[in-house]
Amino acid sequence: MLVLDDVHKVFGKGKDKKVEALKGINLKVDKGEIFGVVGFSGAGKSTLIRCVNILERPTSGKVLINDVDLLTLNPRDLRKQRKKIGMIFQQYNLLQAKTIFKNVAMPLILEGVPKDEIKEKVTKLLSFVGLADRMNHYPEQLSGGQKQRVGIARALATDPDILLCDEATSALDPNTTEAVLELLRKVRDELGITILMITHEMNVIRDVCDKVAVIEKGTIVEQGSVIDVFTEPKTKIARSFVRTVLNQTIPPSIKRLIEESSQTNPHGIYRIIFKGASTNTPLLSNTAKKFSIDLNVIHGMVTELQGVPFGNLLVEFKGDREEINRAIQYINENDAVIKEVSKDAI
Ligand SMILES: Nc1ncnc2c1ncn2[C@@H]1O[C@H](COP(=O)(O)OP(=O)(O)OP(=O)(O)O)[C@@H](O)[C@H]1O
Repeated sequence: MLVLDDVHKVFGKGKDKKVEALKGINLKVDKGEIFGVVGFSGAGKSTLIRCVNILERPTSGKVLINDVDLLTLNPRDLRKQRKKIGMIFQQYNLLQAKTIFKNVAMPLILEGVPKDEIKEKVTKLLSFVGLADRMNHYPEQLSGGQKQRVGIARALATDPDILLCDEATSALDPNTTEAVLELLRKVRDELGITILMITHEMNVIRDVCDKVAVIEKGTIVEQGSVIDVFTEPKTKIARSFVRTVLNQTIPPSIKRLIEESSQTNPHGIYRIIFKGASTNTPLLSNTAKKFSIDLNVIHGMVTELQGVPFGNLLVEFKGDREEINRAIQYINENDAVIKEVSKDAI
């Protein structure tokens, strides 16, 4: 388990030069979980991940791995603990003049592991990442996705408990990204390794993470399960990230309708979110039958999040106010989330 407790990082000194990159980060990543941290450029993501393996020493706070605070350790014990943390990078950081085999073997060679053990281990790791037939090739002979697989194999060489991924798929095309994310799921599921990843791509969070935290200006502004944050983002920044992948961008004509509606329409436009079981019930048609109101679906989509069906619709409600209120209560009681859409929330 990885815990960051009130982690601060200040770069530079003096009033004008001081940059507070992290302002009290609290995170808990459970064993065998993939936890994603998403944020815009400059939000503090790289600093955060570098503070986990003390590539960057936090100014204050605690970095606990399986209850051991890395900041209290002497250099020798810290080196030992850091072996439990593997890291992969956006630009792979492979040694160009060494073969794939040597790249993966490097952490073991540095540890003085016997040659036959290294051979067995590296062969196993290259087979795990699907590159058994490439061990004598050089990095330049591989595609980006294959290089990242080598990076993953190398990170796994020291049997880490935790794998840190620094924008691991940002340099890859969508198909290759999907294959690398599939491999990370395999790392979690078959090896039980805890994964902390930072990214600016919300599709990566949607496709592979169990939990997500949104970082803005050095502060975690929202965190929770991917399903919860995607279905009910609470902050403006989380909403904007979610919209980048759930195609919730509201077309201008609908925006105008919402704006007009909030000024003039006494009935209202509502966002209804269905998740899990509620996507399988004909809730809207039941509601229209049960209450004397008209429902007009004006925008929306139905998709899947981590294998769970998820729908997000904008629906205009027309009719008597009391009747609309009863319909809203009915929808709420049937496992869907319903909220009036104000022009501020679009
Ligand atoms: N070594 C450093 N010295 C001074 N300031 C730094 C240093 N490293 C980072 N910063 C500052 O800390 C803040 C957070 O930077 P960081 O690189 O962690 O953000 P990021 O979210 O990873 O951004 P990006 O996605 O662009 O890499 C920025 O204002 C950055 O300029």
